[in-house]
Amino acid sequence: MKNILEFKKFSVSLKNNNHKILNDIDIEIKEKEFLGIVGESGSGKTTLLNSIISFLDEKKFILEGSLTLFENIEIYKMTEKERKAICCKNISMILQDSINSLNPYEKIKNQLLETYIFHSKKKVTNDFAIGEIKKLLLDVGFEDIDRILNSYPNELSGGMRQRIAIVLVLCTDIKILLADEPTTSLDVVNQFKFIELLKKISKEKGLTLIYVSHDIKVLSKICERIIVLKDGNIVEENNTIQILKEPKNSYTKLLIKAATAD
Ligand SMILES: Nc1ncnc2c1ncn2[C@@H]1O[C@H](COP(=O)(O)OP(=O)(O)OP(=O)(O)O)[C@@H](O)[C@H]1O
Repeated sequence: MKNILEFKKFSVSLKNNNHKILNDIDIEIKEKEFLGIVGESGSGKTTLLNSIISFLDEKKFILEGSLTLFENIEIYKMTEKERKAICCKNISMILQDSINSLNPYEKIKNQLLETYIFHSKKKVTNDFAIGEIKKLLLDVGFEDIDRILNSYPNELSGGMRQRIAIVLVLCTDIKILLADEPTTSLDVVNQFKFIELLKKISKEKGLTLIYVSHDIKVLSKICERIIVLKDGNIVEENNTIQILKEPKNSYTKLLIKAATAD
């Protein structure tokens, strides 16, 4: 398998006070891999995802080392416009609550339609696209499709919005999906359903999934490999079975203990 992403000695610091948020990160991520990143609050997980999706503003951060996409595209060697265009087509992110990524003033129908048409390889009519979107909504378990399409994001429950986030991914031709604690706002039943759906969709679409959580137990249900981040440093990395069975680092042991305490 090819490396879809490669961090080499990648560091991120704040320009105003030199505070290092990520320190000398080396990670190779294979195509179609499901990778988990675990660490406590403030360990740098979101910054790692933001660096992949090009959200880091170079006016605010100092970036060192390299981050390479598809083995030959060095993301931060491109202009901001070039890298945003590449990332838009290839990478997507699901957040804790998709209310923050959906436009509050647009009906779900228009948001799905816009994404479907932007990513469509051939020219399609709105009617065709809506037909396809309706099938995708059925695929993720929605029943009252017309009501969903005519709703604004705040008219849906948190669990429904997370499923809409998955439909948005299905409307695209992206290769890498980033998930930043996407089940935090959900109850236990919806967490379980969401994780199962995300796994199924990611497998079927052949996506590379990078899933961030402070809970190693959640990651163990999804990911083949886990990286442990502490204060911006990788302290341990191993396949999921091994890391749970024989954690080497004391911080990893603590995370496992905390996750399995109840
Ligand atoms: N835009 C920013 N400006 C200033 N400091 C920042 C910025 N982004 C991140 N940081 C700092 O970088 C560190 C890591 O933050 P980050 O959000 O990446 O951690 P995290 O592991 O995702 O935390 P959480 O689980 O709470 O979301 C924190 O100390 C945070 O305050």
